[in-house]
Amino acid sequence: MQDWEQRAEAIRSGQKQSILALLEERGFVHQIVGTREDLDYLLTERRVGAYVGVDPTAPSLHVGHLVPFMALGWLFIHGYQSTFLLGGTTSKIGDPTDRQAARESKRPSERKAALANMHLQLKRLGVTMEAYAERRGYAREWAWRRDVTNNSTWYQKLTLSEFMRVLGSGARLGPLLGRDTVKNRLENGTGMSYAEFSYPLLQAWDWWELFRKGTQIQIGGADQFGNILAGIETVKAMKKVEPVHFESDAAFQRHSGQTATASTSKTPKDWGNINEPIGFTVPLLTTSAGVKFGKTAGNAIWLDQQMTSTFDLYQFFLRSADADVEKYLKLFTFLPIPEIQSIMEEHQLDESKRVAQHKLAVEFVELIHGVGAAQNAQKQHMTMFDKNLTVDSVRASQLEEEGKESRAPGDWNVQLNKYAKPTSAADAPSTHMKLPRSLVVNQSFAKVLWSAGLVSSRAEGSRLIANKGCHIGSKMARGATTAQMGDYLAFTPLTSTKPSETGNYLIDGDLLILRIGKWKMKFITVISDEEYQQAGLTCPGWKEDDDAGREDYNKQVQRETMDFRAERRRERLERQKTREASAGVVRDYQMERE
Ligand SMILES: N[C@@H](Cc1ccc(O)cc1)C(=O)O
Repeated sequence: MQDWEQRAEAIRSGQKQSILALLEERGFVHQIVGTREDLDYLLTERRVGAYVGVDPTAPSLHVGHLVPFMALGWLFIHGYQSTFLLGGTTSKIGDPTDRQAARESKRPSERKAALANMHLQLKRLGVTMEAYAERRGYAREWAWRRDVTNNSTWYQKLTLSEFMRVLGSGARLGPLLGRDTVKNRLENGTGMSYAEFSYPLLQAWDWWELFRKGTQIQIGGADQFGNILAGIETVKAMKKVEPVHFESDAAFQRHSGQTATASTSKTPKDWGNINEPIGFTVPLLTTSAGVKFGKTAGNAIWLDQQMTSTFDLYQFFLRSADADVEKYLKLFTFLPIPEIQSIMEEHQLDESKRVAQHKLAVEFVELIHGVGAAQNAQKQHMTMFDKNLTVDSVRASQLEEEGKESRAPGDWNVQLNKYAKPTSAADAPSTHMKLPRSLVVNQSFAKVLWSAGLVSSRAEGSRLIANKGCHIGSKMARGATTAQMGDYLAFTPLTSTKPSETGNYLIDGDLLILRIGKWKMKFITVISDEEYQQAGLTCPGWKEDDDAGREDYNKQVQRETMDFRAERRRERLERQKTREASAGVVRDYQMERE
């Protein structure tokens, strides 16, 4: 508490940058829901809590989630209690903000898989983020407190009458009806369910639960402005029904009666909003090319290692445009601004070296998957895009990749529901992969590209080849002696070939190396169909698996239908019993009268 006072005083007197100024400098603050003054003041005077919520509507977190999370991370490492909230209950409704129609509801097994996976990811993120911050010089102190909370914890206990008493009486209909999403839906005729309409109120209730324990700040994506605003209004109304007393910190004591201490430059009337909820949104990132950040060719970049390998995560950042990289360094790393500036200076000396992108990539992988994974991904990239790439080094990295698979049977990653998994290899871009021989030999290259997940259709594959967009690696003689010959790889544009020739491109009969554009590589080991099947692998064009999958799915649907029928039967019986019982009561009653 002492430290806090000292720090606050340093900020007040202008000797130290306020945490809000830091967040602004790094590009985290899009809109403040409230006034800047109130937010700055609250963050300076009080060790408040802050939270960010996510609904598990996808099987995994993706890089886009990291913007609000990093804002929260900065607060965390400065001693503010930070909460990652998982919307176990809110995700059943689905946030209607900016949506033209309700989300399709997910099958329960799918929803649970996503929930469990995200829960683990959030816990893990807390750990890796903390470790990363410590390595960047933020010494861990007692005040670092973080939490992952699922909002189902309270919705399982909350009664409707309690909800109506505390929230229902004060929440106003006007602002809710005035929201763009609601107006649009009502005007364009698609309408809106009562559950969707209530979504912001549930989000407000979440805040209420956390608010009472000191979480006065909510952070959200750019689209969350309306929900945060509704939250502020609703929490304020709830406070009237049920007064909240925060732990008696200095600011609170001063506020509640006592005058400000002499060292304070503020006058007591400025304490006005110190006990109110307030929030801000972070920007929605688009790349300089106008694509929503975190998507490539329609696919999200996931934080789940099984869905996006560390190599590909690294590569995603390595590909960022020169125009974006500084912005990303500020948002996605804990590197101090002066260091970022010197990285940028070095970068500008020769942009083709991608100094800044490599730094960004290695820091990000470290943040998410830890330091070992980051170094590994970097090393792999250095070798792979090296002009002196050899077949041996490819084989070595291939082996390493396999070792990893068998060593880590997903400690952190729960087994994802089959249908929550990416639907095609293209959704899970991995550089190293295996394909069954029957899908390579005597197949057109366009189809091989499709099976390898490099294109989303065969037609796209043909176009790519016609445009000379696909290169194929082959051994090249470089040295003067025969011993040196044939080891280095050279890439030549693939021209359309007959399917019967595809097999000729295999290096040593089992390795196919493809490169799309400048950065996208695939190292494909071709194995026998039996082996492929036994390993339980799948890819576009692998029929057996599709059939097996469909069967599973049909069985599941059948089971659920049966459950549903059983439920109906139970209900029918129940109704019948009630009818009989009430008939009995009526009979008794009549008998009594007679
Ligand atoms: N509505 C938020 C997620 C969220 C859920 C619950 C909360 O309490 C807060 C935020 C979103 O869609 O991004």
